[in-house]
Amino acid sequence: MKVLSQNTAFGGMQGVFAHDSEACKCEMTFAVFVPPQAIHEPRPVLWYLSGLTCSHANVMEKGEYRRMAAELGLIVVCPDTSPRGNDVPDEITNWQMGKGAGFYLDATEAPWAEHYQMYSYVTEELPNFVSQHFRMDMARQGIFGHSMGGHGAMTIALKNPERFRSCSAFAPIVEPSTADWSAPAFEKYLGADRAAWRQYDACALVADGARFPEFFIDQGKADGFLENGLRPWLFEAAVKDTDIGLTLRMHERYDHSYYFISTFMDDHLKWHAERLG
Ligand SMILES: N[C@@H](CCC(=O)N[C@@H](CS)C(=O)NCC(=O)O)C(=O)O
Repeated sequence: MKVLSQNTAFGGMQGVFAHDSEACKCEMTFAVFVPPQAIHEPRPVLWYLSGLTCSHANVMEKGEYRRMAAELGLIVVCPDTSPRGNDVPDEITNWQMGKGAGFYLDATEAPWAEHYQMYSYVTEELPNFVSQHFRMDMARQGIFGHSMGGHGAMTIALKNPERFRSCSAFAPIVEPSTADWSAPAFEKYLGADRAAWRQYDACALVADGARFPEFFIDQGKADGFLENGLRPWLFEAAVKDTDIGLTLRMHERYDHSYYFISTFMDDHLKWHAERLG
C-alpha cells in the first residue's frame, strides 16, 4: 500500500492511500479516516461512495465528517468513482461517462469492461485490502453516498443485505436506468439489453424482490438534478407495499452541493452508528 498522505485530525488519522487493483487493472486511490478508538479495538466501517466527477477527495475535503466520526468511533473509507490512468478509456467531454463516472457497476461491453469493474472493486477487492491494514470490525459495516454514490450505496446494500447493517444517501439517483444522466452510460457499460441494467438500479432491484431493512435519504428541493436525475419519489413508490423502511427528508433551499451534504453529514453518521452498535 502506497501512503500518499497521513494527517492527524480529531485525535484520529485521515489518510490517502493507493494500491494496484486487480479488478480495475490500474492503480486506485482511496481515503480512510481512522478514529482514535481504533488504536485500541476494531471499529465499525462506513463506506462513502461519491458522485459524478468526484474522486476520493471531494468528501474528504468538503464533507466535514471527521469530528463526528471521531466522536462515534467510525472508520470512514472513501473510494474513487472510477478506474484511472492513461490506459483507461474515457469520454473526455462527457462528465457522465468514463473516468469519474463508474456507476459502481461491472461493465460487460468493450472497451469499458477491461477496467470499469467498480462493483467488484468496491464490494470485494477494496474491503479485502483495507481490512488487512486497519483495525476494522467487518461484522459492522454501513454504506452511504451522494448522487451516483447514493445509487451505488443503495444498490450495493440491496444486493448484500447480509453484509451491511445500515444504508443512507444524499440526493441519490434511485432509478438510473431511466434517468437522463445515467441511462446512456448504462447502455455503453452494459449493452442494449435493459434486463442486465436491473441489478444496478435500486427501484428495479426492489421490484425484483431485493430487500434491505431501511433506508435514510436526504434530498434538497433546490437541487437542479432533482426532476431528471434523482427523483426520490420513485423509490418511495417502489418500497410502498414492501417491508422496507424509508425515511425521506426533503429540504427547502438546499442544492446538490457539498454545502448540502456537510449540513446533514452528522445526521447520517449518527444514523449509521445507532445501527452499527
Ligand atoms: N459537472 C456537473 C456537476 C457535477 C456534480 O454536481 N457532481 C456532484 C456529484 S453528482 C459533485 O459532487 N461534484 C463535486 C463537488 O461538488 O465537489 C455540471 O457541470 O453540471
